[in-house]
Amino acid sequence: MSIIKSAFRVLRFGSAKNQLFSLESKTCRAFSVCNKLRQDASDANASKINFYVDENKEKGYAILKLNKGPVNSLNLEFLTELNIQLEKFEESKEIKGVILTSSIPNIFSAGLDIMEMYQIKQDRGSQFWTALQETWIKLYGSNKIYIAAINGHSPAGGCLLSISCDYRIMSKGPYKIGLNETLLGIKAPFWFRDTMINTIGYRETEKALQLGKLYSSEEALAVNLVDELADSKDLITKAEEQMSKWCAIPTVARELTKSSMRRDTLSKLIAQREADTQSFIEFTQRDSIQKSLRMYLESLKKPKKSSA
Ligand SMILES: CC/C=C\C/C=C\CCCC/C=C/C(=O)SCCNC(=O)CCNC(=O)[C@H](O)C(C)(C)COP(=O)(O)OP(=O)(O)OC[C@H]1O[C@@H](n2cnc3c(N)ncnc32)[C@H](O)[C@@H]1OP(=O)(O)O
Repeated sequence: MSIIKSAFRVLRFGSAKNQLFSLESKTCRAFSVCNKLRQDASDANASKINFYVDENKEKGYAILKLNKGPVNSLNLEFLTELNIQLEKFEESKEIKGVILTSSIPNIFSAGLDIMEMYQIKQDRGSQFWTALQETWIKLYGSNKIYIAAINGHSPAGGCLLSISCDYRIMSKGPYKIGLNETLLGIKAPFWFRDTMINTIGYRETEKALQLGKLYSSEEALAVNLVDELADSKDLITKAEEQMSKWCAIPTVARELTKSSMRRDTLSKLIAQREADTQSFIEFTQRDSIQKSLRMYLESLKKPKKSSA
């Protein structure tokens, strides 16, 4: 059961009952829009493996490895598949926690697929944004323990995935993590911002978001954007050690505590999902935004300087 649902339970007889049920029904409507997409995604991607799941039911946790080459960019189909998997974890009685990592060397996730924002039709844009909202709500609002084992670069949407987890361990190395949206000429959505504030505090977020700062792993540790660094070869072992520690905490007390810390941030988006999607569509259709995205895409496609 997700944090949102348990919040409804805890407050069932309280004065917030009507407001929360209205939030829940809005959420359910938005989720049902995705049902057809889910079917399409599972049909279309039956032959592709965009992530691996390694479940250790004896120990009570799973490892989810993102595997969508070349850079684990998040497009509609990938997000839809991920949402189905996150739901499976949430419903599992055996799985208490999930280690989220990537099978692609040096890349955790390059964030949102920029092609989902560039010259995109309104329908697709709206489905994409709804799926992304759902991923965040499921991850940030999960009752399970999520530990991010960040094995490489983790900009923008990749950073959002990481900070939606409960604990972050990052590989030592020349990797970057952060919300760099301003460098693409776009503003980080309020729920990206709020998740960042909840992680590193208001002042650091204010600087980081305006500058589009990408932190090195050492810098990320210094501002608590990550909780621990590890040599690449030890990353998963360290994540498993941490998972065992979290799994040993009394479950209901931990879940209620997590829920109480995250409920307000989640409710803010849940109350305005449709308006948030409309803002995304309106914003990304602006000529100035399309121009910025085109320039950014071109800079990504430029031939890389040889290191030799
Ligand atoms: C309600 C809201 C209202 C208003 C808001 C409006 C707008 C919405 C805001 C949305 C917030 C946005 C969040 C995002 O996540 S945007 C994406 C940001 N990501 C990045 O900036 C990362 C870009 N990528 C990189 O920096 C590097 O690729 C990376 C990850 C360091 C890896 O480097 P390297 O190993 O050298 O790999 P390449 O750069 O050669 O990349 C390989 C290949 O992948 C393509 N690619 C990379 N990143 C992306 C991406 N994010 N989307 C799509 N494609 C990507 C790259 O172009 C290369 O392609 P090629 O064809 O040349 O092989």
